Amino acid sequence: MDNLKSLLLANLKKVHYNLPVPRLVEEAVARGEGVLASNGALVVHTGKYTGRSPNDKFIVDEPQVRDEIWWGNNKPFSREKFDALLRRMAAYLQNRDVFVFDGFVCADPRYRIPLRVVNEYAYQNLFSRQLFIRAAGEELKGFCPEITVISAPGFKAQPEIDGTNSEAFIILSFEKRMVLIGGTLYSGEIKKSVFTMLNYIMPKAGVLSMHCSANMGRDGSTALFFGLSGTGKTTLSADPERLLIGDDEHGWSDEGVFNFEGGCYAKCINLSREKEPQIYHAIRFGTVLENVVFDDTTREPDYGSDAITENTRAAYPVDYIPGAVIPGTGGHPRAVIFLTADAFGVLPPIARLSIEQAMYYFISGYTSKLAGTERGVTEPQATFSACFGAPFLPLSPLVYSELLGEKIKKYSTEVFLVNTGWSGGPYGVGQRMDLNYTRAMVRAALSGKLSGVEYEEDPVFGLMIPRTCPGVPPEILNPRNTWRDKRAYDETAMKLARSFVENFKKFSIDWPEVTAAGPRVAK
Ligand SMILES: Nc1ncnc2c1ncn2[C@@H]1O[C@H](COP(=O)(O)OP(=O)(O)O)[C@@H](O)[C@H]1O
Ligand SMILES: C=C(OP(=O)(O)O)C(=O)O
Ligand SMILES: [Mn+2]
Repeated sequence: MDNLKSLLLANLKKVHYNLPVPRLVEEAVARGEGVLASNGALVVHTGKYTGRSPNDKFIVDEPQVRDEIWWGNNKPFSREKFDALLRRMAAYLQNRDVFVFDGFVCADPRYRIPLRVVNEYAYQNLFSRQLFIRAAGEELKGFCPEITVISAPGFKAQPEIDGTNSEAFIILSFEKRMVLIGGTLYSGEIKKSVFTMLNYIMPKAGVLSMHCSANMGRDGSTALFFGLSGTGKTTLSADPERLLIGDDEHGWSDEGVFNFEGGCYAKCINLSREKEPQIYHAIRFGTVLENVVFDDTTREPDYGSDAITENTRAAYPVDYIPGAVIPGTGGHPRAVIFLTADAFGVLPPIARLSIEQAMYYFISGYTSKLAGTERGVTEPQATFSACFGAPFLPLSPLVYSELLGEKIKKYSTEVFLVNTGWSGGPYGVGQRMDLNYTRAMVRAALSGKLSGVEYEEDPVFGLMIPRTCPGVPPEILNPRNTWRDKRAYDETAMKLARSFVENFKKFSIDWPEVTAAGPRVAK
């Protein structure tokens, strides 16, 4: 553990190195970080921060990276402040125990990167162990981390001294390949900051990094599901009829797709055994349950309760899902699905996209932020989140969209847009799309059952909507039919179309067909 000193971490009390799952659970319980639920999972409460805190995230402004960073989307932090903050964190950690996870990210051995996570909390080290890729056998011989995360939630920054926005901070240095996290116990920050790091590193290796889940049919054909938090990546990729590759972050190289991670981070609000059996059964010993309410006497989790937050979470290794593909790699995707949670309820539940439309909708990234996933978001909030993952993009969306465009062309990948948001009216009036219908539509799309059917074109969005789909009542396929007040539908659709056009002006794209593939609004 000598190289912890190179991180300035010295005079530590005890370094718990790569403890196995049961030891981490014991440590977490003994330290009062959490308790066991009746299903064996470790339940923890993360306090004030129960979702990501985008205002507290920064990228170090370093000469090597300065000109590449999409500063319109990221906030700069000075090098000096970064070094000073690391020294202050190191001082804080003196005479404290730390937990170290050494493992990897990127399931394809060609792209694998050694990762180290240093945690103040045993439970966050368990989270890291379950979420990233665990080393097997001799793989740690001569281990030298290329990405390092230090998470000390008990260290609260002082903005006047540290230059942070608040007591919480997530600061990424691409030159040092380091992430500093403090003040917040929400584990999502750990995984999403590593994702941000990979979104910087991967395109340089010619790999498209993607905020998507991935699964595989029994015939080996793979599918990707892009979507911002809460739109259904984890839920829809866990399908008993298909094999899970990963639920959140993947790379697409010249060889195919691969999971960045080795675990899943599922939302568990209103989780039911009937609707989401695979996720339900993955919650067991070794799983971390964040902010789930439980009965004091029986320790039964109450997934229906949002008393702490709507963003309740379960973290478990991919192999807790039956039939998961390990290592998490697959061939070039046959189909790509863009998940959008449309809070206006005007986009169709499923539509087929041309290449130009795929580019347009990918760059636009229209969807909603759902309650609880980010601090301050308490109801669905319409947003344009480029590449369906703007909070995690250090580089211009055009870098990722150009790579996607090349790949879907080269591999003749089919692209669909799926609205997992509202139907029959906007949020507050309509209903969230029935999960069983969404599943039926996704299965139809992935099994080619939407190839032979008749389509109609949406007059505003130009989207091709199937008139029929196995397992789905045809009257819900065209969203206008589901609104009682057709005029309200037309007005809302036009309003959304205009905001698409307005948003797209931000990007200068020298592919006129892409701009033309957007909604048609009257001048
Ligand atoms: N039609 C639907 N499609 C997908 N998810 C739905 C749908 N209706 C409700 N949900 C719920 O929305 C949430 C989707 O979250 P999740 O799959 O974790 O999203 P992500 O992985 O993209 O962050 C789950 O709680 C799921 O039960
Ligand atoms: C963990 C998060 O994302 P996702 O819901 O996409 O897993 C998050 O946004 O904090
Ligand atoms: Mn997810």
